[in-house]
Amino acid sequence: MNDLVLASHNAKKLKELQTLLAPLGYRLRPVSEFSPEVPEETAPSFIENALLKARHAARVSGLPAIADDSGLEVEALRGAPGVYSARYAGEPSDDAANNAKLLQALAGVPAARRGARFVSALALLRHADDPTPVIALGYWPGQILDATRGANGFGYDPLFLVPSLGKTSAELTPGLKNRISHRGRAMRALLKQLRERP
Ligand SMILES: O=c1nc[nH]c2c1ncn2[C@H]1C[C@H](O)[C@@H](COP(=O)(O)OP(=O)(O)OP(=O)(O)O)O1
Ligand SMILES: [Mg+2]
Repeated sequence: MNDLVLASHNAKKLKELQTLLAPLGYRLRPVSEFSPEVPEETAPSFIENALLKARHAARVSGLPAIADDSGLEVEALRGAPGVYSARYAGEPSDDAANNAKLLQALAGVPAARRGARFVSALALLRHADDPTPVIALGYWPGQILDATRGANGFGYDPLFLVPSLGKTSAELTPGLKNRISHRGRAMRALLKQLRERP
């Protein structure tokens, strides 16, 4: 299983996952090589959305496929934007608009009540009808700042403070982000399951 299709149209996400998988000898190919179609992310959970994206990619490619469905859950917003993170400010997805909307939603909320976490759900299917997909979750706790900082990464990275480092996720090198992020953690958990699978 060396060629793996990534069910994502997000180039930054592809880069992160490619870096995580390269040492294991996997080559990640974007689903756009096979089809321009983007399945609607209609499910209420990250896991189900990851599964439906991976299943679609496996179907159009005829190859094993992996998907990440991820998002930001903010305590003061009772878990929003959650599975709606990519389209928080509407469609098409726009990182700057999403960040602006988040700042507005948290206006006046003090630092002590700005806790949040990133969530990543990964789903790996050997083929479109795989009855035993491998699923893994990863979390990354932090805090939402009141202004953006940093230029690395994507999405909500410039607003996401990693308290132990005093830096936003957008101020981290790609290598450090992958070592501690929700996506890095989910990938290590997924690989552990693959190793342990009978
Ligand atoms: O490490 C991250 N750093 C910052 N923001 C992040 C991260 N991880 C997820 N996020 C945000 C971006 C987007 O607003 C949503 C993911 O939405 P999600 O549907 O999984 O990804 P997407 O639409 O960008 O690409 P695709 O579905 O084609 O894989 O959460
Ligand atoms: Mg998406």
